[in-house]
Amino acid sequence: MQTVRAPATSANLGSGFDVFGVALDRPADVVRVEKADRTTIEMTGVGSQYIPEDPEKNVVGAVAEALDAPAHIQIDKGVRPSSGLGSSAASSAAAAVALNALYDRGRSRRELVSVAAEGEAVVSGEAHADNVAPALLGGFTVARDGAVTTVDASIPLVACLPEIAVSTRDARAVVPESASMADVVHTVGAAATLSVGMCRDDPELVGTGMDERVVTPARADLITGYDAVRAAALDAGATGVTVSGAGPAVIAACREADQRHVAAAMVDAFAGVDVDSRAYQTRVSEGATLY
Ligand SMILES: Nc1ncnc2c1ncn2[C@@H]1O[C@H](COP(=O)(O)OP(=O)(O)O)[C@@H](O)[C@H]1O
Ligand SMILES: N[C@@H](CCOP(=O)(O)O)C(=O)O
Repeated sequence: MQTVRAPATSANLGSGFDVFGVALDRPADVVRVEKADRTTIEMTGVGSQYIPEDPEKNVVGAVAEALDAPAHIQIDKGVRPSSGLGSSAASSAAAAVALNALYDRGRSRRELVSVAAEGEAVVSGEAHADNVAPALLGGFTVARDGAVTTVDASIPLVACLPEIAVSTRDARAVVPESASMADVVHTVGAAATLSVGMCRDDPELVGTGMDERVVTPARADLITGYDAVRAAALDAGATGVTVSGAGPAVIAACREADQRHVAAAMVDAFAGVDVDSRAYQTRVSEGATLY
């Protein structure tokens, strides 16, 4: 038997649509695997009642197939599905590490990124690596053209998850097909600023670099209360606020000293529009851990 904990992740960070991702220190999924003749899946934990146990429909089924590693797979969900916090990626990454160890496949963490991305294709139709890369490798990750660059950053973050469901598939449908040159230039500047901020562990630069004008406004419209939550977080000291992944979670960068205030302000602002939410006071952290 092998057991792996894989963390929630936040993709995009505004300016890095489909490219940037960070591992969060909480919440996380825990996956246990045992060798079997065919793959079976058992789900427990947050939102597990909504996730299919059929290996054809659960992301870990595709991961087991990609590694030719049939197993009984128990998934204890800590990351709520359809959260914008890389729920499916946490399971995919944990299963990839666990099955690689169980069957002694000898794949490196970097090699497992494309394996875990096969799981993402099951739910979003495309094999995105922007969540599975940080879930496997930890830190801040830049995933493009099949290559991944990582930075071991440690930035305080608040991830506020409202009781609203937004599926990644639906949120991709609202992404505009084109952008003006002015918006492209703005996004490049923001992405570069954010990357420098990660290299320097500077929450001010990271927050400033979250600003993005093309994808984020379209997705913010799917999140009840987004503008009020963003304004409240900035008022409480957040250095930047954006949609986490495809939403509905909203992520704020901040200094350590402001983290509690930012978390409270975001929950209160969602409550102001009659939406219950939960704030995770978290930070950029490690990737999947094999026990
Ligand atoms: N092991 C799994 N964990 C989470 N979601 C899964 C899993 N397997 C399949 N899914 C499906 O994936 C979808 C959630 O994925 P996604 O929208 O990408 O979530 P998130 O935004 O948190 O990353 C749901 O439809 C869920 O049923
Ligand atoms: N780049 C993807 C990331 C989706 O992240 P998730 O946590 O919502 O699954 C996108 O923006 O569609």
